[in-house]
Amino acid sequence: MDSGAVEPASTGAIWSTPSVEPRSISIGKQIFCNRSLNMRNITAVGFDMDYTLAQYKPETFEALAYHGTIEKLVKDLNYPEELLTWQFDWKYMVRGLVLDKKRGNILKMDRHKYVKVAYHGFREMSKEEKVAAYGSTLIRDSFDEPDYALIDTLFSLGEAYLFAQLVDFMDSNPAKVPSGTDYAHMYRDVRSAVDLCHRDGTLKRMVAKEPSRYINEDLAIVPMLQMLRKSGRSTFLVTNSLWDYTDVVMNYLCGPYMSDVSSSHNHKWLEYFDVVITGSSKPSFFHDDNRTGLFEVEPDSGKLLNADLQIGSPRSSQHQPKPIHKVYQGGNVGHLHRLLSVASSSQILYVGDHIYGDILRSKKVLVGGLCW
Ligand SMILES: Nc1nc2c(ncn2[C@@H]2O[C@H](COP(=O)(O)O)[C@@H](O)[C@H]2O)c(=O)[nH]1
Ligand SMILES: [Mg+2]
Repeated sequence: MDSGAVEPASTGAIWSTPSVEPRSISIGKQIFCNRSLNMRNITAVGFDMDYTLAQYKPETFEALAYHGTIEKLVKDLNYPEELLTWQFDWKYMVRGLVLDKKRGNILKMDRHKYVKVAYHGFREMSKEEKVAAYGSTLIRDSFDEPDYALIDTLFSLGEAYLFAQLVDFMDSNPAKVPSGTDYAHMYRDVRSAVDLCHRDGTLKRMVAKEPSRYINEDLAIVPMLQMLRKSGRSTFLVTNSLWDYTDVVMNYLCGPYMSDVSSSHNHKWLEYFDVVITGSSKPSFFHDDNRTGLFEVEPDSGKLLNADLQIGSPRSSQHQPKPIHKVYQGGNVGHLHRLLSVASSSQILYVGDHIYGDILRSKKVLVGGLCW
């Protein structure tokens, strides 16, 4: 990093728990479990797309988000041009960390919310500093929004790293940041610049041009979907990404199994799913009180048609055949039930990468019945 920001002391291992013994099974084959599930009750299995079916390569994808964010900070929010020379170490941050926006700190806590490790920017805080900021074992903060941000998705690794760099940069160059800026203000700027990168096509345009550069190929996806369908279960996709991007990513992931890979618009991957819902606005999609309208997406043109009437009311739906169209935008869990002809969320297994972003209303409220 060629800037006023302090070079991180070391990477990766800081936040990780050292393993007691070397693991002989690769991480991709290990199964972690916190509840039991009888698959006999499951009639439909659904997937999130980004970071679930589509495993992005952090060294390219998160780096793209990191550099796109810096460009926006410099061009739109008056941060100094020297930020453009900063580098991203994609191995440094890990999920589970918490950002203290006001103090400019990055925290690792245990499950009792005791702060075990704390860094101010990239400098490790002493025990005394930690106790002064976060109290002793008896008094604990809740470490929730709005003062704290949980790094709970792989999408946030770049913004956490950039926040730490900016904290160091501001400490050593207070005159170089826009006047009136404090740590929390910098966090807000980073967050809104990241958000814009996701919304304005900065990331998605680049991924669409060259998916193999940003997404890991996974030859196990199609056989897994085929196996589920052969077992008599329905399969579905519910993603917050919109149709055009979903089509690019899924074409790439299912591509090696398609006969006509030369056409990026054959939509053949749709044959592995009964229902595809894009632009789903999870987690509210899964909340019973969500009344968002459902649109049908015309795959070739991307045109939206009102779909609510075509799939019928909940009462009449049991007697209606499943609709032949399968790509939708918006809607809610009630629409999903009708499209899949399932009576209850307890028959649905949904596989996602982000429990708060995918199904939880808050840290405390789980969507009724859904297996995750
Ligand atoms: N507007 C924002 N979009 C974001 C952000 N972080 C991720 N994303 C987008 O969400 C979906 C996730 O899709 P899913 O398949 O996991 O449901 C994807 O399109 C991301 O680009 C953000 O900070 N702001
Ligand atoms: Mg996801």
